[in-house]
Amino acid sequence: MIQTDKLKFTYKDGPEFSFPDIKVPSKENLLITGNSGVGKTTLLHLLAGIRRPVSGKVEINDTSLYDLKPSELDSFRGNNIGVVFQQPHFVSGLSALENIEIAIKKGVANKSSHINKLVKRLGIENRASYKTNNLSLGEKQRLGIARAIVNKPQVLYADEPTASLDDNNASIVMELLLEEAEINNSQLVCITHDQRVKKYFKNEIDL
Ligand SMILES: Nc1ncnc2c1ncn2[C@@H]1O[C@H](COP(=O)(O)OP(=O)(O)OP(=O)(O)O)[C@@H](O)[C@H]1O
Repeated sequence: MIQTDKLKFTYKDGPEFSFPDIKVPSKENLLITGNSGVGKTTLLHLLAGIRRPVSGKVEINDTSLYDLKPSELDSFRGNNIGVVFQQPHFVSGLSALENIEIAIKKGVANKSSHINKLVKRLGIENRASYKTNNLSLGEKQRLGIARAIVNKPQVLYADEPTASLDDNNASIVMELLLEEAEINNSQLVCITHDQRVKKYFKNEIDL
């Protein structure tokens, strides 16, 4: 369950936002749409615990993110939230595989077999040893998805995952995200202004 209450955010010397309340029951996904500059990425950062709101609440299952201490929030985020960024950044000195390995949480059993299965599902097993600078855009995006889901997060956020993709690749990425969310039992929240993405979601909020 993802729930927000009277979320407000203000950038220093920038715009102020009051976001509509959100309530998405467990096992359901959500699409957040809206024109450029309306605050979609800002809202995603609040929902993911990346930026602290001026006021209001974000609850993921029974945890109220901003009632946690900063260190507790960091660890909650690491264990329960995955984010696929619009432009993913990787540690460029490391291989694709190593970038996933450094994201995996401590104490997971059979780490390498878990990661190997994941890269296979995402079709990047032949690129696992490549340095990330040598990956294509589509491969980087799939690596970004792999890194976001390696810890089977309760919630998976995706920021404009189909931006600049042609129709074919846009459907491949959307189907991959939905499939992975289902396999991991994660709720998928996708932010977009891409009309092609609408058909994949039952719940939508237009900012
Ligand atoms: N760090 C910042 N400081 C000040 N203003 C900012 C900052 N980041 C974003 N903004 C402004 O806040 C507004 C909302 O930005 P945001 O990125 O959330 O919009 P968006 O709906 O995701 O846009 P897009 O679809 O173009 O990515 C924009 O007007 C932007 O210029």
